[in-house]
Amino acid sequence: MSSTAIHLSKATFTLSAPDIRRLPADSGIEVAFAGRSNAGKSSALNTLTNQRSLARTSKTPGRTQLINIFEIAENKRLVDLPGYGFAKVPMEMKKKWQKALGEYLEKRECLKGLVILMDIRHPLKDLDMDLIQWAADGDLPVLALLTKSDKLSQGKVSAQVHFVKKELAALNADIKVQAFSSLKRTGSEQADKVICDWFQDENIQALSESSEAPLTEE
Ligand SMILES: Nc1nc2c(ncn2[C@@H]2O[C@H](COP(=O)(O)OP(=O)(O)OP(=O)(O)O)[C@@H](O)[C@H]2O)c(=O)[nH]1
Ligand SMILES: [Mg+2]
Repeated sequence: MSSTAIHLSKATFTLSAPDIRRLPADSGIEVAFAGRSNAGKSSALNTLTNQRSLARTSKTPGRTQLINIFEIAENKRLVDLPGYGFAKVPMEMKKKWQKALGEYLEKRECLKGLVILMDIRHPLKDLDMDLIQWAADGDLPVLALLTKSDKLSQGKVSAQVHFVKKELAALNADIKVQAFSSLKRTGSEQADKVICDWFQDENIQALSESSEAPLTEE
């Protein structure tokens, strides 16, 4: 492996922001975690970074209300986004997070990959499909993690993965599907590889434009 190898375990908390204006400069590469409230976004982040309490998790949906940034290397960040689709929060609050989420997705140029988390027992709800379709339309690569796979038998897990893959194949986009459990660490190696590849892929491009590029000296 080259010296630019990415290790998600290097993640450190950078900041929490209520809207995109408070985020770090829009440069480098971000990989964001999105999904319905309670889908297991923050738990997956902790599992993938091998840090038990990097991102705050909760039994109560709506825990993550801010955009949380974790730096894993210079100008490479993981992003924990507020969940969507949770009905039981006051309308005003909901509007605010959903605005932050929408703005982040629409305006953030450095967003290079989207991890969409769905409870394996209830995947592909309307809002999930809207988000996946939006990413597909914008050629943004997607990793669909079917979370809490420890809650189903192996046979049912395979059936759900098959079902989701089949549904998403119709979109003809760069979408990978993986069963995942934060509890059992199922699928974490595969997810790690996909995410690191996104950082590395872009890394090649980013390097060729940065001052570190070896060939620009006259
Ligand atoms: N059994 C099981 N429970 C899980 C798993 N991942 C998350 N959970 C539980 O699901 C609940 C929600 O997890 P979070 O990671 O906080 O979910 P979130 O998507 O970040 O939720 P919001 O921040 O509210 O949008 C918690 O009670 C977790 O312990 C898993 O792989 N297996
Ligand atoms: Mg969360």
